[in-house]
Formats: sequence, C-alpha cells, structure tokens
Amino acid sequence: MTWKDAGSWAGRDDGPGAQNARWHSTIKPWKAGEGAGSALLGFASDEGVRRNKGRTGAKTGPGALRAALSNISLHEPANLFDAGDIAVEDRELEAGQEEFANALAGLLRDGQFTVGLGGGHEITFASYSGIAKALGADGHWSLGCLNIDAHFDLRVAETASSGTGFAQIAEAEAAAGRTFRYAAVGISEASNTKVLFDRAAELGVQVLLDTECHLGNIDAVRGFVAEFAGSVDHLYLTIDLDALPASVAPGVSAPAGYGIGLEVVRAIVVAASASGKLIHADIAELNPDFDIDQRTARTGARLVNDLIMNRG
Ligand SMILES: N=CN[C@@H](CCC(=O)O)C(=O)O
Ligand SMILES: [Mn+2]
Ligand SMILES: [Mn+2]
Repeated sequence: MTWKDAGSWAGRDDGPGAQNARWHSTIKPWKAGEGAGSALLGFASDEGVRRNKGRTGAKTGPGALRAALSNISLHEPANLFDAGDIAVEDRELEAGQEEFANALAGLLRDGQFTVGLGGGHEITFASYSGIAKALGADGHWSLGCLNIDAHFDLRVAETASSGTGFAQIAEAEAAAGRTFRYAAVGISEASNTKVLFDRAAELGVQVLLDTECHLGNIDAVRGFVAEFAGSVDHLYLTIDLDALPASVAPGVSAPAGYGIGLEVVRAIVVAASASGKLIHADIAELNPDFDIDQRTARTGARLVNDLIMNRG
C-alpha cells in the first residue's frame, strides 16, 4: 500500500483548530496501532467494468472521491486515516482483489471501520474477501450484504466482473457452509432480466425495487434496513452510485433512467451506519471521465462522510 493520491487531500484553509476542521486538514496516513478510527482504502480498478462490457474509467474513482471529500467540514472529532490504493494493473483483477482483501483484513484487525473507494463494483468481492479473512474464513458468523444498486450483480460468468460480485459471494458462502444473506435496494426491473430476478429469488435475496424507494415510503425503507441488520452478526454496505438518478450521478458506467433519490439513499446509509452492525462499507462505479462538474464525486463523498459521521 502506498500513500498515493496524497495530492488529493488539499483544499480551503480557514485557520487552525477543530472549529475549522475539514477532511483534508484532519486525515492522516494509516499506520498500525495508532488507535481505532475510520480508514479509507482505494481500489483503483475498472477491469471488472471492462469485462462486463461497460464504460471504463472507474480506476481513477478513488482519487476523485478523495478530492471531493477534501473540503467537507467536520463538526465532530474524527480519527480519519487513508490507507492508500490497491491498483489493478494489466488486467490482473483477481490478484488485485486478493491484495485488497489482505490490506482490508489488516485494517479490520487493527480495529478500523473501513470504507473502500472504488473502482468498479468488482470491489464487492474484494471487500467480502477481506471481511471473511478478518472474521475467520471458516467461522460461523453471519454477514449481511446490503447493496444499494440498480442491478443485482448476480451474473454467472466464466470470469469475474463488476456484474458477478454477489454470485461469487453466494458461492463462497455456500462453500464455507454459511447462509448467503443479501438485501438489494433500488433494483430496477428495467435493468435486470428475468433470469437475474429468478436467480435472486432462488438465493433468497431480499429486494426493494427502485419504485418502492421514495420519500412516501421512507419508514418502510428504513424498517427494511433495520430488520436486515438485526438479522445478522455483521453488516457490509456497498453503494453502487448507478442507483442514483443520472441527473445526480452521471459519472458511472450505466447511468440510471429512473434511479432512487439522494434523500432515500442517505436514509439507507445512515440507518445502516447507525445499526451498530456495520463492519465495512464501500462505494463503487464512480467514473470521473463521465462526471459533470464533480456531481457524482461530490454525491459519493457526501455519502462517505455521512456514513462515517453517523456510526452507531
Ligand atoms: N455492475 C453491474 N453492472 C450492470 C451493468 C449493466 C449495464 O451495463 O447496462 C450489470 O451487470 O447488470
Ligand atoms: Mn449498478
Ligand atoms: Mn453494481
């Protein structure tokens, strides 16, 4: 790991002290044993998106998220660490996922709450693998995977991609003798074939459709998250930015024609964070090449901030 993209941590300076704190003036490079806090770990990859025939460019997502986080004001004391990036080079996705998993497990063992900065949604299997390593691969723990996404990412294919993450997790959980626990929120009927809906039903996936995720239904949405979190030992939250409307999140591989509103996504994120079960979260699919005026990066950064600052 390297303290790459350190140049991303720069911004407005209104003076010293906690009253003027922002991310860029607070965050430090991570070193083991410096106390529990929240640690960022980037996954500079879009190989999964390339394999899934999407629009590449997400590998510069971690740096763009750091740049958008930099100026966000901090109203409470926070122990923030940056553990750098794991970069996927030369189409070596599986090796990169393994490297990310090892680095993540080290951060979790050090007592950090961790946030992965994607990268394509192939970060999901890397995140899951790191959590499993930290918890003990053969253990009897239960992990709930909560995905905010327009897509199930349950594709079954010869090679891993940004669209196969939860099928890979289902297989790994079955091999370890555990039950696959997956809740997907924001799923679009228009963007997932019947094959994928049938696979989700076979795997017992709990689903909230995009059309159900609106402010008029917010209590039910919060209840869905709380109930899912209450049913597992540990919760892993993954946010695919293509769950949001294309007007809010244009900088993704597959912009949403419908999408769920930011108020609802934030309510889900805060409910997950406040559940007391959240062990790790990540944010995926930011593609700065297609962003407009940092819209998607700023939205993603705000969600990362609110996730970390609302921990239960
Ligand atoms: N990360 C997942 N992506 C979607 C991509 C859909 C698309 O490119 O239209 C999926 O595989 O279903
Ligand atoms: Mn998606
Ligand atoms: Mn996805």
